[in-house]
Amino acid sequence: MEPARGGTVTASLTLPSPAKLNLFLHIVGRRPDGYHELQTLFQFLDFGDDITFTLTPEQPGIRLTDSVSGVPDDENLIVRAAKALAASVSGPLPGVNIGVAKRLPMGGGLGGGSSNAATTLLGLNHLWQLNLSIDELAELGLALGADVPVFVRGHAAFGEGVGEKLTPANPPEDWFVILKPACNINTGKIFSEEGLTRNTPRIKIAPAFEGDASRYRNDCEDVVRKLYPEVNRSLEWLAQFGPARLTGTGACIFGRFPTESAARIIWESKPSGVTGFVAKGVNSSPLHKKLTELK
Ligand SMILES: C[C@](O)(CO)[C@H](O)COP(=O)(O)OP(=O)(O)OC[C@H]1O[C@@H](n2ccc(N)nc2=O)[C@H](O)[C@@H]1O
Ligand SMILES: Nc1ncnc2c1ncn2[C@@H]1O[C@H](COP(=O)(O)OP(=O)(O)OP(=O)(O)O)[C@@H](O)[C@H]1O
Repeated sequence: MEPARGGTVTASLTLPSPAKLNLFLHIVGRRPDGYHELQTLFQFLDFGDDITFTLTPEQPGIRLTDSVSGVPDDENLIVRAAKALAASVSGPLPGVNIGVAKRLPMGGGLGGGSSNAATTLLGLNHLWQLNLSIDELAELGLALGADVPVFVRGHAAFGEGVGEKLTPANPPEDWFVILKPACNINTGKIFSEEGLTRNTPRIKIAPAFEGDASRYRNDCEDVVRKLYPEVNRSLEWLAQFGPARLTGTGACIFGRFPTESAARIIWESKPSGVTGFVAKGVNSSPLHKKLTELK
C-alpha cells in the first residue's frame, strides 16, 4: 500500500472563503437544459467565512466539525467538494476535520456556499499535496455550482455561459455597504419566475464596462423587488446615496463608495432590522493571497 500523502505540510490550516458580488448581472438567454445564460461581472469582497482544515492521519475520512444551520452535512458544499477532490485521485489520503466560521448570510447572493467549496478544493489540494492544476480544480468546482470556478481562479472576472467562462477584469476596488434585508431568496425560484427578463442583448465584453457603474444592472432586480418588499425598501433607502444593486438573485444589495469612511457613515444610519456589513471590493481573492504566502 502506498504511504498516505500529506505527511510533510503543516497539518492545520485556516483559509479565507470570501464573498463575491455580481456588479452587474444580465440574463441573455436560456440553454436547452433550462439553465440561464448570463453575462456578469464578478468582484470579491475582503470579507467572508473562515475554514480550518486539520489533518487526522490516524483517523481516515472527512468530518465537518461545525454544521451549517439548515444544511445536512452530506449536502454541505464543503463536504461535497472534499469528497469530489478525494474521488478524483487514486491512493489513500489522510483524514481531515473541517471547521467553518460562517459570517456570510446563506441564500444572500454573495456566493457563500460556492466560495466554501472553492476554499475546500484549494485548501485540501494543498494539504493533501495533490498538485491538481487550477483548471482541474475549476472543472471539479463547476460540477458543484456555477459560481465555484471564479472562486477557484481567484481573480475578478467577466462571467459568461452560466458564469463559468471567465475573462479576468479589474473593476475599481471601491468600498461597499452590503445590506441583507430580512428575507431568504431561493435562486431556483427567481430563475423560474415568468416575468423575469431573459432577453437582454449580449454586450461585447470590454474593459470599458469595468468601471462604468452607470451601466450596471441586475436583470433579477424587478422580479425580486415585486416578490420581496423588504428588498424593495432597502434598495430605495440605499439608492438615496448612490447607485444600489442586487447581487446574484438576492437577497443582499450593495451600494458603492469611494472610501471606507464614506461607506461607514451610511452604514451607521441604516434602518433598524436590516443586517449586513461594510467591505472593500478586491480583484485578487483573499484566499489566493493567503495560499501564496504559504508557498
Ligand atoms: C445567480 C448567480 O449567483 C450569479 O452569480 C449564479 O448564477 C447562481 O448559480 P448557482 O449557485 O450554481 O445556482 P444554484 O443555486 O445551483 O441554482 C438553483 C437553480 O437556479 C436555476 N439556475 C441557476 C443558475 C443559472 N445560470 N440558471 C438557472 O436557471 C436552476 O434551475 C438551478 O437548479
Ligand atoms: N457550506 C455552505 N454554506 C452555505 N450554504 C450552503 C453550504 N453548503 C450548502 N449550502 C446550500 O447552498 C445554498 C446557497 O448558499 P449560498 O450561500 O451559496 O447562496 P447564495 O449566496 O445565494 O449563492 P449564489 O450567489 O451562488 O446564488 C444554501 O441555501 C444552502 O442550502
